[in-house]
Amino acid sequence: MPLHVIEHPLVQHKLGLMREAGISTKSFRELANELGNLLTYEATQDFALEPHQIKGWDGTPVTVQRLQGKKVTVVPILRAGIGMLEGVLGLLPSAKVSVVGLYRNEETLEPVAYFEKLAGEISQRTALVIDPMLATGGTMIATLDMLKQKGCNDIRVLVLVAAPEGVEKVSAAHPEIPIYTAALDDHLNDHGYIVPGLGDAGDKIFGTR
Ligand SMILES: O=P(O)(O)OC[C@H]1O[C@H](OP(=O)(O)OP(=O)(O)O)[C@H](O)[C@@H]1O
Ligand SMILES: O=c1cc[nH]c(=O)[nH]1
Ligand SMILES: [Mg+2]
Repeated sequence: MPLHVIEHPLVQHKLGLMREAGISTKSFRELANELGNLLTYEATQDFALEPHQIKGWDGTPVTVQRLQGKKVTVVPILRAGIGMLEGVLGLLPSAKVSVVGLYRNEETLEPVAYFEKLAGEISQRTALVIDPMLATGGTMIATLDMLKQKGCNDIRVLVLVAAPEGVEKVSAAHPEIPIYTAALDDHLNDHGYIVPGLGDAGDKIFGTR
C-alpha cells in the first residue's frame, strides 16, 4: 500500500499545533499551508530532472539540473483543500489548478459533487489532490474516479490527517495511487469524524464554525 506517513519533525510539530482546541483561524490557516508545502516536498521526490548547461557567475559553463517540465495540476477539493493551496503552489508556482467541489452529506457520509473546473491537457498532467482530511474516503474516491475518467493517470494524494478506514477504502479502490499524510490517526467516531483528528477542517479554515 503506497501510504507515506511523513515523520519529519517539522511536520509532526506543526500538526501537533493544529490539534489544539481553540486554535485561531489565522494559526490553523497558516499551519495548513505550511504542511501543504512540506507534503509537496515529499510527494515530488521522484520528479525527473535533466541536465542543462548555463553560463555560471564567472562566465564558464556549468551543468545544472532542471525539472523535466512535466505538467502538473494541483487539485484542491472545496472547500477545505483551498486551505493547503497556497503552500503547495509555493513550491510549484507554475502548476495549473483544477478545482473540484464536493461536500460530505453529514447524515449519509456520502460525497456530493457540485463543482468541477479542470486544467487543460489533464491526461498529460501529474495531479496532486489536496484535502486536509481523509475520513471515510468517500470524497477522495469520488475525486480520483473523476480524474481517472478524464484520462489522468499520474495522481498523488496529499492530506494532513487520514483515518485507517479511509486509507483502506481508497487503497482498495485505487491501489496504485500514493497517499502522503502527516498522520494516520486512530479511528472515525460515530459521526465519521477523525479521532484524534482536527475537527471540521473546512470550518476552521474559513472561520465558519
Ligand atoms: O473522507 P470523507 O468521509 O469523504 O470526508 C472527508 C471530506 O470531508 C471534509 O469536507 P466537507 O464535506 O466538510 O466539506 P468542506 O470542505 O466544504 O467543509 C473534508 O475536507 C473532506 O473533503
Ligand atoms: O474529521 C473530519 C472528517 C471529515 N471532515 C472534517 O473536516 N473532519
Ligand atoms: Mg467541512
